[in-house]
Amino acid sequence: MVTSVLLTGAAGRVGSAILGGLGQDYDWRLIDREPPTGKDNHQSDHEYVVADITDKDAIREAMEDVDVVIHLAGDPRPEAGWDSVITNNIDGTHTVFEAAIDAGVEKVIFASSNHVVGHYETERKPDIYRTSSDFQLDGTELPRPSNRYGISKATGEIIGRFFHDEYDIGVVCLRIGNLTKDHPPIDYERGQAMWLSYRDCAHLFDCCITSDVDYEIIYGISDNDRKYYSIDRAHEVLGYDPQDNSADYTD
Ligand SMILES: NC(=O)C1=CN([C@@H]2O[C@H](COP(=O)(O)OP(=O)(O)OC[C@H]3O[C@@H](n4cnc5c(N)ncnc54)[C@H](O)[C@@H]3O)[C@@H](O)[C@H]2O)C=CC1
Ligand SMILES: O=C1O[C@H](COP(=O)(O)O)[C@@H](O)[C@H](O)[C@H]1O
Repeated sequence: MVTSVLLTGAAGRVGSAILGGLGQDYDWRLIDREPPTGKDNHQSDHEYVVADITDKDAIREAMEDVDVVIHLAGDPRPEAGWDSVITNNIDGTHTVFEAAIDAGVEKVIFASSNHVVGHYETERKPDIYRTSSDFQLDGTELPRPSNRYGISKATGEIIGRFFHDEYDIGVVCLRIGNLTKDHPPIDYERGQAMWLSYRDCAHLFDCCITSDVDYEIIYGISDNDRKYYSIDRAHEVLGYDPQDNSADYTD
């Protein structure tokens, strides 16, 4: 049974959604290069390590007695430059996986992104964002990154594939859509199609923590009418049962 979870990038938005929903359910160790913000993002009840994920010694130490790692830390900006994504997203992810293997961690849940496959939209937009389109990606397609950030997240998925195949660690790559609090993005069809609510986000990560997995690529969105990412795999493998739908707010 999973009891101890290490959460990298804990001070950010996704970390806040996870801790807000699951803060009482596991023994958390939080890592971020920024100190706790003191805002209402649920960090204060848990052990908190201020460290950069590229610091191998610090990450190795933080990995002790951990069952599962949720790896969120990185540069989340679609417009991020090459130097930043090389350091924070690619090198940092490799460091986290390596330390997880050395510590005997059971599973790593990696925050991947819709931007791994952003160029599938290029020849299909704006129809792809609308309910009249039945086109869906399901995670078996090859990456078509929309930017250098997307390249770095596709690389993170490949890093996870290597460590799974080489060492048999469980890996879930969650291609997260667009997480916003309280309501979906306004006047933004793409964002509404890939909306992930805070409560569905927490539920999805909980499903990842508790499920037996080998290597999975899963789309992380709510049950939006407009969706062009299939959530069938998330339902089948993880038991994901989302409660929210951007159509309830926007259409
Ligand atoms: N928010 C969203 O809608 C989506 C987020 N994601 C991914 O989810 C993860 C979390 O995203 P958000 O919470 O939105 O971003 P955020 O910027 O709110 O949080 C990221 C956190 O990681 C920390 N961090 C960054 N680089 C670090 C490093 N080298 N060492 C230690 N800590 C570091 C930052 O200080 C920050 O607290 C990111 O990997 C992002 O790419 C993917 C798709 C959509
Ligand atoms: O991966 C990410 O994707 C979301 C959605 O992308 P956008 O280009 O439609 O805004 C983004 O908001 C988030 O910052 C990023 O990490």
